[in-house]
Amino acid sequence: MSMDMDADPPFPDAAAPDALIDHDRSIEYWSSVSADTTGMLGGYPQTSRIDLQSSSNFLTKLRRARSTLPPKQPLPPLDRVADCGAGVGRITKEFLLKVSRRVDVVEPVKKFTDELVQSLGSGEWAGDGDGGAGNTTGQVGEVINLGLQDWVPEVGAYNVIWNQWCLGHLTDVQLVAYLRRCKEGLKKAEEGAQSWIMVKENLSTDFKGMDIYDEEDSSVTRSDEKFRQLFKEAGLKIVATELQKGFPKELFPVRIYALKPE
Ligand SMILES: C[S@@+](CC[C@H](N)C(=O)[O-])C[C@H]1O[C@@H](n2cnc3c(N)ncnc32)[C@H](O)[C@@H]1O
Repeated sequence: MSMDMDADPPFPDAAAPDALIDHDRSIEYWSSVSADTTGMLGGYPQTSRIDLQSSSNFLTKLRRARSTLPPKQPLPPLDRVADCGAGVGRITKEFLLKVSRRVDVVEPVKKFTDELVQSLGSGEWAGDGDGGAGNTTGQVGEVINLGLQDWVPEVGAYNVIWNQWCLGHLTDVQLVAYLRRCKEGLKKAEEGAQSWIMVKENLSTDFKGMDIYDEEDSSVTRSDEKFRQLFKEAGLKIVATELQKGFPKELFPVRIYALKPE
């Protein structure tokens, strides 16, 4: 996943750029990257803070809009969430652990999750409990070293399944199948739970609206139209969406989508 638009020109014969995705090649690329925020964010670590702040605000707004609590009363912590394609746990540590009692981590590259587990255990990182959910600092639950094409979420388990800057590693067919499994993995609305699938990804800027293949890490950058089509195919509806503001101009636009079963 290149962050900057100039780094990778669109693949020339891009009829189905996702057909070029090669998982072994992706893993080889990510295994060569440093296990830190700079590695995760393609050399733009300074975007992390604003990204996480916007994500936190987005989730809080979503939860508040569906809560009967008075505006000043803190939201209770969520029960269980998953950070998918989590890398070194940038999102887990700085956001999800502050809003949920338990965060399961799904990430195919073990050196990244080793770094996460080590940093949590060493006390290098201490949650500051300012996540707006009753100052909770949760625990990392399961650490699952799998690609999302192979991960089957436990049925009815999750309040939030967070997918950021990793879905470009799945082909369109894999992504639809994965999103269907995520749909089953959400806590059931009829039991009164707040639950959403979150997708936060770069958007293609190709002038013909094509998805863009990135040879470096063997991923695709999809258009907004393509995402919407795939969500529909998976039986999901968009309940809220926002464009990321405040990123450097040379980066791809980034959009977050909150999804629920149709
Ligand atoms: C750009 S990093 C993003 C990490 C994290 N989501 C964040 O925003 O800090 C992309 C991550 O996707 C992971 N990845 C690669 N192939 C994947 C796959 N098939 N399924 C899930 N994650 C994958 C990489 O190992 C890497 O950790």
